[in-house]
Amino acid sequence: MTQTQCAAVAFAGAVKAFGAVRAVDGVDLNVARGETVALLGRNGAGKSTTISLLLGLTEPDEGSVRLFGAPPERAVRAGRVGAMLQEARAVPRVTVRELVGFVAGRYPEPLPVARALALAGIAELADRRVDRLSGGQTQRVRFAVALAGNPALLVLDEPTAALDVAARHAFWASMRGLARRGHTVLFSTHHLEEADRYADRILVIDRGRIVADGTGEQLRRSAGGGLVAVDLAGRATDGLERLAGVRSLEVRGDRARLRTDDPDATVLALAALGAIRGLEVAPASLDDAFLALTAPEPEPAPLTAPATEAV
Ligand SMILES: Nc1ncnc2c1ncn2[C@@H]1O[C@H](COP(=O)(O)OP(=O)(O)OP(=O)(O)O)[C@@H](O)[C@H]1O
Repeated sequence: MTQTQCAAVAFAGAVKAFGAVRAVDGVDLNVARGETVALLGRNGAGKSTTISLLLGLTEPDEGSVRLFGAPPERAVRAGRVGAMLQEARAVPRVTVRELVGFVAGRYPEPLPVARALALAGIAELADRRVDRLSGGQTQRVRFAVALAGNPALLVLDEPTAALDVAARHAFWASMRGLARRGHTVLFSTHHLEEADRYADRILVIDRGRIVADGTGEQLRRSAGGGLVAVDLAGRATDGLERLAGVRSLEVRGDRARLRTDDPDATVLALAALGAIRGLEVAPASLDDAFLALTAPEPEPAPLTAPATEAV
């Protein structure tokens, strides 16, 4: 395969351990050029370590990582990668325009500085000092810095974490434009709805492993089940949690919400009880799918029986 045909990102059996913690534990992954990919995972799942490997900031203990068919350092040095990381320290005394201009100057085919500032929505901050900005403004400066070199691959670690609603919308509008122009984008996030709306593909990482890879729709379908809600109409709730398929029951006022593995079976069981007033059936949400995929391990059983407790 020539370098122009290679995947933008290729991990093969990549492992990175910190002592006993396998932060990245055998990741195989290919991201095609032009894809927008979201990386989801709970705190400590391994997202930032994956991004560090991807950028060549750390070396895998086992396996390999390639960007455009080359080691990450080479792709970074060639100006093919722009990154927005969580912990970038502000440089004292320089202005936003100077900082973005400095970074742009290090790339072979940068964006005009004014364009990078406009895309990041910070044209009006151009002459402000970078060490005197708010958290959200600083985050947008970091976005402008990532864009400055017009890189083929953009890597963004929780890019919208400090942004207000308007800035978030503006950010995603810029991202969409970049994706349309063929840039490859990989971003990590804790906002499932952003992953669903803006990524072509969602990767769920858990304990250093990729446990799901697909569109939001595919993830929702893989979670199966759903939510069945009915009006209680004064009926007692006893036994509802034992109906076919039901995993849990929540009662709010006169309405029962049953989370179920098998909505059809649950609806039939409710019908047999004559309890289908105000029936509503909804598929599993992306939150449900995410929680099912990344369920924490059960607490280990205590070695000795605890003292009897009133329940
Ligand atoms: N430099 C390090 N030294 C020791 N342990 C580390 C180091 N970096 C990461 N870890 C551990 O590796 C695991 C994965 O961490 P990582 O930062 O990749 O997770 P994350 O998915 O980015 O989490 P978050 O959503 O909280 O940012 C965690 O258990 C973390 O404590």
